[in-house]
Amino acid sequence: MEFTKMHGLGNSYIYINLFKEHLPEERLAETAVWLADPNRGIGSDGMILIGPSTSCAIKMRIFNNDGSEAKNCGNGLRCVAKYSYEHGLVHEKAFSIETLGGPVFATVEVDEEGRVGAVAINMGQPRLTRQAIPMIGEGDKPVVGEKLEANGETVQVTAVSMGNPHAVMFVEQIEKAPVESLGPVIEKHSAFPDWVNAEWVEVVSETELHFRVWERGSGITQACGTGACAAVVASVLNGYAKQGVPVTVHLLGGDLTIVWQENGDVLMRGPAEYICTGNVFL
Ligand SMILES: N[C@@H](CCC[C@H](N)C(=O)O)C(=O)O
Repeated sequence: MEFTKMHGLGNSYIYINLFKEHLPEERLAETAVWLADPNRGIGSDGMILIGPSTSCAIKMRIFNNDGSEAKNCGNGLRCVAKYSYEHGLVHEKAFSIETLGGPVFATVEVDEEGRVGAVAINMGQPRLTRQAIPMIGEGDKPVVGEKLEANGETVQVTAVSMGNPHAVMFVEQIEKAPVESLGPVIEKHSAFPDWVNAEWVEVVSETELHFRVWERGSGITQACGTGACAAVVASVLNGYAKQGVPVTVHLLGGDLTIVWQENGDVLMRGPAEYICTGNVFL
């Protein structure tokens, strides 16, 4: 089976082009786990399928490195957009991508040689009700700074769905964020029936954030695009940033520019890169 390994700010996935390759549905989870294994597979944060869509120009499916399927992936979307444009799966510079979390819209920035540099994705509107996250509890107001007990500590979470669930916590110093110790506890906290991506954010200013993540199903990664979008939305909800004003988010793997637009859509812009292509024996 032919594969392409790509990354967005160091968040790497094995991409399979379903216009060329066939993967049986019942083998998707185990294939994702195997491909992600650095010793027996290729090594990655998971697997992404690029295939035909009946409602959009292209479809993305994302599997974490534990084999679980997620509904969205920001860094993956930028890579899918670059791959699709450069491999002639789409012919326009602006096109829609179907995800299990809903449609999103990509715009690729193309150089004179036809190569895609940065990609902007309109991720749509964040979903903020408990039902949409999902998160247990009453009411349909956004969950902003709600106290949660984790490992004998009290943390304050702001919950945001970007198609997939995020619990954002603010810290004074990003270097002291307890990503490794609390990440797995928050991820599987009983407040989140589908589990959750856990993110820590240090606010530098209204236009600058530091960000660290423990991803649901993959653990610590260099970057999380949907998480960075959730961090900007959470910053606005907590009064640290302004709607309509772009924010630079510093992730371990590099920077993203994100704006929660006045019309409610979240726009993310950043790079997408190839690592290698090859064949694996299924
Ligand atoms: N790395 C991704 C998110 C991948 C899915 C996530 N771990 C989940 O389970 O929801 C991104 O860039 O958004």
